[in-house]
Amino acid sequence: MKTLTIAMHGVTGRMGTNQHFIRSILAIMRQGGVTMADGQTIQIKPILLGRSEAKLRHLAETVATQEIGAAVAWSTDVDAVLSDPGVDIVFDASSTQLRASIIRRAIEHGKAIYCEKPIAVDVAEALRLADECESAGVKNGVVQDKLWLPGVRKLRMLRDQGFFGDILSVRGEFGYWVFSGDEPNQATQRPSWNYRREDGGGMMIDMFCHWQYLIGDLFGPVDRVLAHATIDVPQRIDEAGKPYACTADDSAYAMFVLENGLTCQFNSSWATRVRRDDLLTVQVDGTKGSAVAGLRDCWTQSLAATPRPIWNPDIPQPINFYDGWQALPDATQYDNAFKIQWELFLKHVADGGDFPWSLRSGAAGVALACAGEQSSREQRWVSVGELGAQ
Ligand SMILES: NC(=O)C1=CN([C@@H]2O[C@H](COP(=O)(O)OP(=O)(O)OC[C@H]3O[C@@H](n4cnc5c(N)ncnc54)[C@H](OP(=O)(O)O)[C@@H]3O)[C@@H](O)[C@H]2O)C=CC1
Ligand SMILES: O=C1CO[C@H](CO)[C@@H](O)[C@@H]1O
Repeated sequence: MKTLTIAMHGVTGRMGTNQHFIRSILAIMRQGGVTMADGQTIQIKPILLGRSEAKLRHLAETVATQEIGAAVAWSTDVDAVLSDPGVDIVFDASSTQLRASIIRRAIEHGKAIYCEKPIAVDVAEALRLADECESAGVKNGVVQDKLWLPGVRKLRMLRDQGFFGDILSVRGEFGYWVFSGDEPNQATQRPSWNYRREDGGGMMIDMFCHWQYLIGDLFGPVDRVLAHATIDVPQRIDEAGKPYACTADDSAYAMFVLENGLTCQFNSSWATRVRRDDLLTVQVDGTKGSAVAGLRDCWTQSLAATPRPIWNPDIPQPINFYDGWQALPDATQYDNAFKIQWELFLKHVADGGDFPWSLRSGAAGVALACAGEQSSREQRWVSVGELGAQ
């Protein structure tokens, strides 16, 4: 048995608490650790880190006790924990702006590093962080959770089985309505920093990082992007109830052309009302069949089941287009996507198991976001190669 001690910074945030601490780390502890290829078990010991004693104490004592029947360690002395020789892994899910400083302090102390995306808001900094990790020889990884969404796993299975024939195009629709905080009795659902560019916010820096690895994994590397981004809601209300000016894009419309010539269009918006199957849907059209994946489900339509519609607005539409799609059954029990990636990272640290989702690959995500921003600013196609991250 091997025990890995994980310093978790940013654990008091939305992602840190829910996806990483409760649904990944505590869930792994509850299941008794992670089993490695040689049959040994990796046990984990988290130390929660942050600036708010009250929030940390609540998570480490109340929440952990509810979930696993015991409290875990916590501290507000970030430097002391990061330099503690007993700590094996430093994890960061704090605000994007703090990421580089936490990563660098972890490198200095020779820790393995795992962190949320984006790793930085500009490519040069993202590449420097990847370089520094590699020169120091520390194991490193970035969260790329969408790869393990059940809907995405089903799409991957269809691709591997040759269901699509030749893939002709891909269309992603992402987003939902985020209340501005101004509407009576409707609190906003997302932290205000997301709508301030100066605080690391913005649709492209948030979501293009995901689109980069998702498209790369399923369909091939992106060659170039044409994007147009807008600030749809110019003023929102912050956590203190004060109005603030929105300086970050909350919608981004993009075409990605891949190195293999395939076109993927992705619409991403915090100012849209959902009338589709899920908050993210990815439609793949191929010569032999099409599929639409949501977060969990995936629907297919084969060539043989494809309807033959006739354009006639003078009569009610005779075809219910949803009827021609078939939901795929679950092929397995789908665990939480963040937890699956955590288990792979723990194995990578413990026994060198494969982990290609490094800071270098996180930098490629930042590069696509920056290419999108540049395309929108300059109103032109931007090749990802221009940013030097691929
Ligand atoms: N993979 C994914 O699907 C997603 C990833 N993310 C990424 O995760 C990160 C966090 O996002 P999210 O959880 O939504 O953000 P939150 O605003 O909910 O959490 C921010 C965290 O950072 C901490 N923090 C903020 N400012 C400071 C500071 N000055 N000093 C110390 N700690 C600070 C907060 O601590 P405190 O509680 O004390 O304020 C909190 O722990 C972002 O980088 C984001 O891009 C976000 C959403 C989804
Ligand atoms: O991946 C993501 C999914 O959606 C979140 C919001 O709901 C985003 O902030 C995030 O980065």
